[in-house]
Amino acid sequence: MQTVYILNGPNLNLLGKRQPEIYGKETLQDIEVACGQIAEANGLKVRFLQSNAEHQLIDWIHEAREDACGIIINPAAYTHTSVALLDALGTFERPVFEVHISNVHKRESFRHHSYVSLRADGVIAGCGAQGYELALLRLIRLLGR
Ligand SMILES: O=C(O)[C@]1(O)C[C@H](CCCOc2ccccc2)[C@@H](O)[C@H](O)C1
Repeated sequence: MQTVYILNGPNLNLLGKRQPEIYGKETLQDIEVACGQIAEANGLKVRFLQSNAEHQLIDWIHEAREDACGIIINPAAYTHTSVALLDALGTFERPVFEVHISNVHKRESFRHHSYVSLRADGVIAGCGAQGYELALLRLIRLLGR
């Protein structure tokens, strides 16, 4: 069964616990459950991961090269800083979707630039936690399922 990697960057482990006015009340576990249901209904598995460490996210992208049909990533703050993450995603040849819970383009100017967007096949921002589900549905469409 094909696997979708859903990767989450720094501080997203606090999702639902802090700043609900920006990031909503859903937790990463809520998002994992919702995405898992969609994936299962379409014959896919989800590997849902979060790390505050850049190197761990990079290692998971390298792991995804072996067995993932696509990557959905919320790089969090590394979005705006990490060439290393962009380079790692550049080694992954199947679809990549970048997700942001908030509309980064309505926030501080430093959030308006994304290194990851240079690789992403699609970018979803400002749709809350549902952005992950929307990215997954787009990936499923691209897989012809
Ligand atoms: O809107 C998004 O999903 C972001 O990727 C979230 C990042 C922040 C992730 C931290 O999430 C928290 C959630 C709850 C409480 C504190 C941080 C931020 O640095 C990006 O510019 C946009």
